[in-house]
Amino acid sequence: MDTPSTADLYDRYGDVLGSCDAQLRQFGAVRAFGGPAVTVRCFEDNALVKSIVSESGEGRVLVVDGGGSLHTALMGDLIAGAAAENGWAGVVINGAVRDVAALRTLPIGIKALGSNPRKSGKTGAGERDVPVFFGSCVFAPGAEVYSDDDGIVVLPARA
Ligand SMILES: O=C([O-])CC(=O)C(=O)O
Repeated sequence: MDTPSTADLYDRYGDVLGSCDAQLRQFGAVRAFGGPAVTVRCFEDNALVKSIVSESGEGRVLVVDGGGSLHTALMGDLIAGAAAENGWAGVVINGAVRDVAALRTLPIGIKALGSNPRKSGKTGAGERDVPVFFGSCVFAPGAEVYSDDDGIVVLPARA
């Protein structure tokens, strides 16, 4: 099934739909993707991200609130490759990635604020399955998230 465009979704749902103001960039080979959100909040530490993408993605979208930090990369080619292999539709990161040249070749949607080659911590600090908020948008676990070249929108679970 084709992913509906974010603009068509906005025209259909109006302001029931959250639309993320943060100007995240495309990093993956798949430019339009969508699915139910799985959420994680972590700051310059990506052990939780790594563990979540090792699970079966079943077409879901992992939304990572990294607090907007561009100081360390929350995902590189190994984590993104695991996410693609395990059936995640995409990963949206309010933070940085690395291995940008390799990410571009992976069959998964990836949006992030920017890039930095510096590694993140690995302590497992952070919280999973909590509502996260960035770009004037709430991403609740289970909400439908759609992303394409225009932006990222969120349809609340019961809209
Ligand atoms: O190990 C890390 O912190 C992330 C990374 O570079 C990768 O996913 O390849």
